[in-house]
Amino acid sequence: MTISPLVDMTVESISPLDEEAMAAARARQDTLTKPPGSLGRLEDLSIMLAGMFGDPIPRINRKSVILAAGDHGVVAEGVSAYPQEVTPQMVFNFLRGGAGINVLARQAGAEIVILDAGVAADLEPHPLLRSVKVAYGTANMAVGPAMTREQAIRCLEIGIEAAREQIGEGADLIACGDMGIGNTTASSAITSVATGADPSITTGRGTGLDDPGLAHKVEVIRRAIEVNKPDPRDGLDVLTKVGGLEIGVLAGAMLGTAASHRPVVVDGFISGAAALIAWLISPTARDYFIAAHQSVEPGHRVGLDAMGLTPLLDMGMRLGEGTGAALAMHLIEAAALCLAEMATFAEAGVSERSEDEE
Ligand SMILES: O=C(O)c1ccc[n+]([C@@H]2O[C@H](COP(=O)([O-])O)[C@@H](O)[C@H]2O)c1
Ligand SMILES: Cc1cc2nc[nH]c2cc1C
Repeated sequence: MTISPLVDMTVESISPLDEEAMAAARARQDTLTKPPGSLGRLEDLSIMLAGMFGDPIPRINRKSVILAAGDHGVVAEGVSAYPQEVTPQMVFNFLRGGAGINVLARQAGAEIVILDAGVAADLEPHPLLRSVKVAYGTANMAVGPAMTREQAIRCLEIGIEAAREQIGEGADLIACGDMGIGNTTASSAITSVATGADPSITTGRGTGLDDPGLAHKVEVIRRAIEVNKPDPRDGLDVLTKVGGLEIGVLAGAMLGTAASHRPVVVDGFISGAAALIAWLISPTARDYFIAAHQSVEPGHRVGLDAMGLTPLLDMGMRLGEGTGAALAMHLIEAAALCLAEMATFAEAGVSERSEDEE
């Protein structure tokens, strides 16, 4: 399917993991000073990283969080516990360095790239803010498509460009984060369409809806899918009809990172929905996704299961912003460092497993 020259070119450059690099990394793991397999999932992760980088000893130098903000017209239906003005207010908090992601990215040594993909208000210019506003929020998906096909393509392109720029500047681990009041409604709709799961299974409380609020949200999502009839095989159509501007940018960033043979750290439910869009557009891109954590939102697991991804952490988190991804960066870096820096049995003069203990 052709989307646009940039998206098509990006999708065409996404290749499967490098099997040779993975075999070399696997072999090296078995020479390191530990019983084989004793570093568990850290070993598996290091081998995946080798496959992504196309390097038996991948090194992570710089890290970036691509944090995209956007508003959602569907908030007119009363689907969030918070008012829409929280989206620009939190963007200011990101710019001042006081949000959860600022703290966790600082701790992880990751840079944050803040993009206004579609906040409904005009934001004051700021040196740290990228104003790439595709629209002043999406339209209400409960009555018609969230955006135009052209807007959805523009979002993908902005994300691809942001990822390419970060990787061009030396980043080799990209995390995705989101901010957008109402975006769990879009994410549940995407997850239901992409996986076929009923909205009652993919919908949660978001920022904190009560029981009647949750029941109403499920009905709004049902209506959005019924009205728009997105084609589940067409990621661009799903993004256009029931997606979000920040979700489109994140899906683009995921495609752009995969095309550059670097890992994408997928944060929580909203990033997971963006990953579903990227996966529908390019099934191979999935090989470059690392699921950071298991969000409290019930639809998150449904989406990750469909893609065959197992999250690294389960911390009971549901903040978004890339916070779970920033935490997972520590583990991903640990995996790469163990593979690169542990001594081998030969180097350290440590005896290998006894022959007769088979
Ligand atoms: O990442 C998650 O798993 C997650 C789960 C629930 C809520 N959020 C955040 O909360 C906001 C959306 O919640 P809501 O209730 O307004 O749809 C948005 O800014 C998200 O980053 C994030
Ligand atoms: C305060 C607040 C911070 C957030 N960060 C991401 N989503 C959010 C939603 C709210 C309401």
